[in-house]
Amino acid sequence: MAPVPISLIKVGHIDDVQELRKAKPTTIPERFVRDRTERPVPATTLSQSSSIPIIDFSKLIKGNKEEFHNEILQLAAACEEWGFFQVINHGVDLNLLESIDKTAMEFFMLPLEEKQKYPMAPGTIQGYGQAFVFSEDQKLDWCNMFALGIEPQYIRNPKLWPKRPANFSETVELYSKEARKLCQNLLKYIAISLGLKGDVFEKLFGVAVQAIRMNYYPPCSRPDLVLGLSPHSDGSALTVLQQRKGYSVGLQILKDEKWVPVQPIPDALVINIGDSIEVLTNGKYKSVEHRAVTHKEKDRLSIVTFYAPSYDVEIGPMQELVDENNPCKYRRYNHGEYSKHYVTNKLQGKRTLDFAKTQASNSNKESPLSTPPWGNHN
Ligand SMILES: COC(=O)C(/C=C/C1=C(C)CCCC1(C)C)=C/O[C@H]1C=C(C)C(=O)O1
Ligand SMILES: O=C(O)CCC(=O)C(=O)O
Ligand SMILES: [Fe+2]
Repeated sequence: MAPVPISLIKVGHIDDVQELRKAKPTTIPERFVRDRTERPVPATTLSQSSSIPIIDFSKLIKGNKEEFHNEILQLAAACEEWGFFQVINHGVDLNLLESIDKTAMEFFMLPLEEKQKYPMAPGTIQGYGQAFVFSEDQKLDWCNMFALGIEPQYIRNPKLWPKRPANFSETVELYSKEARKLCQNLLKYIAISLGLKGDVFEKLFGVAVQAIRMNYYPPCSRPDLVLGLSPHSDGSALTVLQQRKGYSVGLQILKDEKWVPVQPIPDALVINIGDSIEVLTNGKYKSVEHRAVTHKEKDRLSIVTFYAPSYDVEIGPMQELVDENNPCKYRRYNHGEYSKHYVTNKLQGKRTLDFAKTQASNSNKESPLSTPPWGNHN
C-alpha cells in the first residue's frame, strides 16, 4: 500500500473537552456519544468481588529468601491471571510523584492558547490534543492528552516541551529517570518469575524506548454516554501508571468479560504488561484490555510511562516458552514496525495485536502512514 501523507488525514474539528466542560452544553456533542454496546455500565453492575493484585517491591529487593520467593510467585500469578498489578514500596520518591502530579495539573489548567503552542498534529502522538484519531466519523474520548517521547533522544521533539509551568521539563526528566529504573527492575523480576535469567529482557531490548503521557479527564455531565479513554491494550512492554488519591476512580480492566475498576491505593503505582511481553512470553503473561471512564462531578489525572524495546529489535516468542503444549502463537517481527502499526490505528481493544499473530488475516499489512512511530519533527 502506498504511504499516505499525514496532511491527507481528515479528522474534522476536535473539541477540547476542558473548554466543552466550561461551556456547559445541554447535550453531549454526538462525536463523544458512544454506541450502546460501548457505553460504561453503572458502577453497581461492575465486578465488585475482585481487585487487582498488590506486589510489595521491598520484598523483592530486600526481603529474606522466603519473602522473595513468595513475592515472585505473586508476581507470576499477577502477570498470568491479571496482566495488571499495583506495586507498593516501589522506591520512587513520593515527593516526585507529588511534583509530577502538580506540574501536570498546572499544565492542563493553563489557557487553551498556551497549551495549543504544543499541538498534537493529526495522525501523530506527541504534544497536546487527542491521539489515535484518524477519521471524521471516529468517536472521541472525553480526555485531553499531553504526550512526549523521552528515550532515546532521537524520538524527542524539543518544540513540544512546554515552557510553562517553569519546572515542567525538569520534573518530567527526574520522574522519567525514576520510572525507567523501576521498569528495568520490574522486568528483571518478571524474567525471574518466568524461570529465566534476570537480564534477559534488558539484553533483548537494546536502548529501550520510553514515552510519557498525561491524561486529564474533566468531569462529564453524562458519564454514562462517553468514555474517558477507548478500550485498548498498551503497545509497550511494560506500563507504569500513576493515579493519585483524591481524584475519581476511572481505570477499568477487562477480566473474564467484566470490567473491573482499579481502586487507587495511596502512593502505589499501577503496572501493566504490554503487547511486547505478551508476544515474548508466547501469551503466558497477558497485555490486558483496559479503558478509562469519567465522573459527573470529579476530574481525574493519570500519568503514564510506556517502556518498550528499541525500534530496531526483532521480537517473537522466546524459545524457552514454546513447546508442543504451548505452540508458537506469534510471529517474529521488528518492534519499530509494530510501533508504526500501533500508532497509525485507532485504539481498538486487543485487535492491534493481530499484527503479531501467526494466522491473523490482516497481520502484515503495511502501515498507511509515511512517518516514523515517534512522529515528524520538522
Ligand atoms: C496507548 O499507548 C500509547 O499512547 C503509547 C505511545 C507511545 C509513544 C509516545 C507517546 C510518543 C513517542 C512514541 C511512542 C510510540 C513510544 C504507547 O507506547 C507504546 C506503544 C508502542 C508501540 C510502543 O513502543 O510503546
Ligand atoms: O487514565 C487511565 O487510567 C488509563 C490510561 C491508559 O490506559 C493509557 O494512557 O494508556
Ligand atoms: Fe493504556
